[in-house]
Amino acid sequence: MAAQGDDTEHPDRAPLLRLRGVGRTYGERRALHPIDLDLEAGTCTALFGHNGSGKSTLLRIASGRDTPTRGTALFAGRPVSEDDPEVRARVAVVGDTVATYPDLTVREHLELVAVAHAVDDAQAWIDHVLADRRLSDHARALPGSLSSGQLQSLLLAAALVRPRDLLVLDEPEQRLDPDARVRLAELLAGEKADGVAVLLATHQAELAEAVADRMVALEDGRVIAEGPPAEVLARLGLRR
Ligand SMILES: Nc1ncnc2c1ncn2[C@@H]1O[C@H](COP(=O)(O)OP(=O)(O)OP(=O)(O)O)[C@@H](O)[C@H]1O
Repeated sequence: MAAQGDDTEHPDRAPLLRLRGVGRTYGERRALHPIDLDLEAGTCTALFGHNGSGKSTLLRIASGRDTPTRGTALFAGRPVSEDDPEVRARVAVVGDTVATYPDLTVREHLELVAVAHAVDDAQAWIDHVLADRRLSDHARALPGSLSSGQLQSLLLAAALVRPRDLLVLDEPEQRLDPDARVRLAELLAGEKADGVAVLLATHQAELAEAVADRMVALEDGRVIAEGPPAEVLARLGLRR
């Protein structure tokens, strides 16, 4: 993937996220071949590929939840690690599995996140996020009584209730109905407009087309196409 030029003279232009030669093996199995990726504030890159192509592996490395077995992964010039409080403070992650506390309400989940991140005026902000994700009527519900799409909206809400400079999402469209998918695209466009860098894995070409500046297609852990979404989808034979 093309590096974005020499930023040693312009450190302010350095990408927020910089991966260089990042690869991951599990024993003998190579989940991710060496890859370069730069992500700037206010831009979105979408990873696209079949099951097992390496998208989640790359996202886990980019968010500091996993360590590459080769190469370097930097966030704001420092190694990306979830052990780093600055990374935890600035990188929000929406994973591909729903993990909730069965005895905490929707609002209480968001309060936990807001308190952990010392969010000012948390209750008003939580009200805003609940309304934004169409969860206001479920604020007092326990996770066990939510639909799968509402649980996915709660995952998204938990990322929105906290500060973030980088938002990493693993198939955020899953479990959402068509209306909610449209609102997801609007949400991600709003994140970019607010200067957040967005990195997502998706199986939905329309979502990538709507919000991504770049698309990276993966197959068996290798980049097989990259560029503007329309070009990549055309190269994959998914668009004319
Ligand atoms: N912890 C692990 N141990 C061993 N192999 C793993 C592990 N995690 C991922 N893999 C392997 O790495 C490869 C890439 O997996 P990954 O989860 O990154 O794919 P993906 O593109 O996110 O797939 P999906 O669309 O199904 O979520 C797969 O072959 C998978 O079996």
